[in-house]
Amino acid sequence: MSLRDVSVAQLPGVGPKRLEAVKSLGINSIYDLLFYFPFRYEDMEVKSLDDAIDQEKILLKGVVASEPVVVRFGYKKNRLNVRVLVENESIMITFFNQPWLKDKFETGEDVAVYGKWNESRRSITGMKVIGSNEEGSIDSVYSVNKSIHQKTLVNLIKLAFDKYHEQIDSVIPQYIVEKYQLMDDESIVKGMHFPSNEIENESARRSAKFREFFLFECGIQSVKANDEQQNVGLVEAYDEKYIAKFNESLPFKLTNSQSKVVNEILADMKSSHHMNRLLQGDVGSGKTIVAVIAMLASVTAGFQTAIMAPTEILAQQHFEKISSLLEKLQIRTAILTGSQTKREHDTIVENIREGKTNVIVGTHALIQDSVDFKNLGLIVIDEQHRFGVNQRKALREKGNNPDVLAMTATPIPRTLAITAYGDMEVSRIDELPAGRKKIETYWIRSQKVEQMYKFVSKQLANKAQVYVVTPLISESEKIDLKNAELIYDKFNELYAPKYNIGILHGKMANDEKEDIMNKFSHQKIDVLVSTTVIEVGVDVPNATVMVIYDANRFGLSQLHQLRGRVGRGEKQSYCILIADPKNDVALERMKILTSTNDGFVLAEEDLKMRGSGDLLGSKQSGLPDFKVGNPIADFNILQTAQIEAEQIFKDPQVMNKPENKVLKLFLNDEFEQLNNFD
Ligand SMILES: Nc1ncnc2c1ncn2[C@@H]1O[C@H](COP(=O)(O)OP(=O)(O)OP(=O)(O)O)[C@@H](O)[C@H]1O
Repeated sequence: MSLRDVSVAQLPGVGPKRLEAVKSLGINSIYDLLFYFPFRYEDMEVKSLDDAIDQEKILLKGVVASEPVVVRFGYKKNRLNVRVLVENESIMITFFNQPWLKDKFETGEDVAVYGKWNESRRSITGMKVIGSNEEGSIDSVYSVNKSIHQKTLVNLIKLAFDKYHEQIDSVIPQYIVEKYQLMDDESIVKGMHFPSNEIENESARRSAKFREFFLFECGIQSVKANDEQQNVGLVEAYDEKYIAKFNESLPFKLTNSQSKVVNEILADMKSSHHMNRLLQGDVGSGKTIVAVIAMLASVTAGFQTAIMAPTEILAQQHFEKISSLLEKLQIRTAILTGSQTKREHDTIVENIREGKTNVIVGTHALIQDSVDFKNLGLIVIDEQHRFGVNQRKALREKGNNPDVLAMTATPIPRTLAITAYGDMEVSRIDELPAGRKKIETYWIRSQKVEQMYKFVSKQLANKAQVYVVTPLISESEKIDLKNAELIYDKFNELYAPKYNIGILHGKMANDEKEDIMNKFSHQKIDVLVSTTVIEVGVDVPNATVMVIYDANRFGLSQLHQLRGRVGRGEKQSYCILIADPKNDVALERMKILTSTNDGFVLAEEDLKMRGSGDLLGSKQSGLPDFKVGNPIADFNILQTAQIEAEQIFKDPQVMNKPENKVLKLFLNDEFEQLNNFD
């Protein structure tokens, strides 16, 4: 029996309550528990006193120089004091409320103490003590929540490991394990949770990363193989002349780059090859019109087409653009979102089902069960990384294997995109429309904010429209809102009633938000103060000034996205970053932003600066989430894993070889479609 089928309830001491607690961490089986790895390790390497930093944790080693003394104070409180000679200096160690640790300090014996260093007192508030006969260890730190403690979780993992370690089968085929000198799964689990030393942990981490990437790549390859096997891609025989005429009727000429990707997309749609394409293009590079052309082509081929956007504001904006372009061609468009009345919803859904509507714009509402298409030919997914694989899959299942065009403005280096989205082909728009001017970006410290007010006054007098963005400062929406409101009041005080000031934030009802956005795009609002709801995709070409408060709180790619809301027309645009960077990295970021407008250059700079970069860890990453591996920092491992997975899937017979048996079983469990390989 696979450990994935063994419940955590099989462990001693696990009743319904504890079971619920581990489930809240997403742990359902013994397998999940064993592979629930620490998210970091405490550095338990012994340091010298010279390296001690005030208020930071450190592990020091020395000789016990005094009898430990326990002093009681207050109600039930006590303090254990002991002196330890470290590098010839007598250091005071204090532990609070752990009197039993007394036994670990024998005068004259070696001891190591982990704790917080106090520089002025030359003392340590102890957190952990390692006696002379014990080995130093690396401490694992797990991500837990209110319902379960670190210690409880560690104990459960220990219990599970002791009881089941012999049943941990290695999923990575042996020849791959040998080729890359990886650990088997049992050793990975041991080395990730309870490493005896740094070397063991390093090796386990490297193997765990490979394992994670390899299984991910197997998933991608299996979807790809499935697609190829079925090969039931739609042939969308679109009307070429009609499309050419439409392109000529546009108020602008497509850039060479746009024409190139349009051709790639249309060629895919026309062939029986199933299209699964990622369209990348920097902010403002004109992805929307490319999507509209593809959608129109699908309609001329007799199909319905849908575009799914991550927010209502974006869906609304797409709808306005698309319907204004297509309705004059007698193409019926509709928008479907979660905030419509039941009556509206029902009518729209019925029209979609009966094929009366050709082009549907929507949010997640499109994937509800109630929505059925008559003949869906092409799906466009905007800001695709904001949707999970399942949501994308659900939309795809609304048709008979429709073509898929996913769009993203996230600058992911090409090699990385191909590896992380191995099942997709990548098209890239790599130039901006002609006539665009470089957005002039300035950085000021908050004490110089008056300069910004003056600048904004001048710009307003020149009929410019201005965005003012305030970040999410805290977890509490209330405080963030207050922050935005304070700034809104300030702008009113300075510029109203001569100019109209508006405010936009996440707490507002959708129709209120829409109303404000409409007013802004029709120039009835001059200054729009907003929290980051404005972030992606909003397109108001007349807005030419972007002011970003507390800019150091945003990541580079997010700042780039925000800045991309201006500079969308031919007028000179400006971005003013207000920030008081507290360290070199933050300072460097401001400098980079003021020096370049190119998203890909920014992404690369970011990588150089941070190793893994801002691209990761934030919702902006545009990359799948991994638990152990980091697709940027560990790119080599990712690439190797991809090559090996590809080899296995090249020929269906390979999967049936005995060396791949465990892997096959594992994947069959994970991806049902793999049953095709039986
Ligand atoms: N070839 C072109 N020449 C001139 N203007 C263009 C061209 N293509 C698109 N535009 C205009 O440029 C603006 C930006 O285009 P669009 O909204 O499609 O950008 P995007 O790539 O979706 O950017 P973002 O990722 O920021 O949403 C729009 O106002 C659009 O009408």
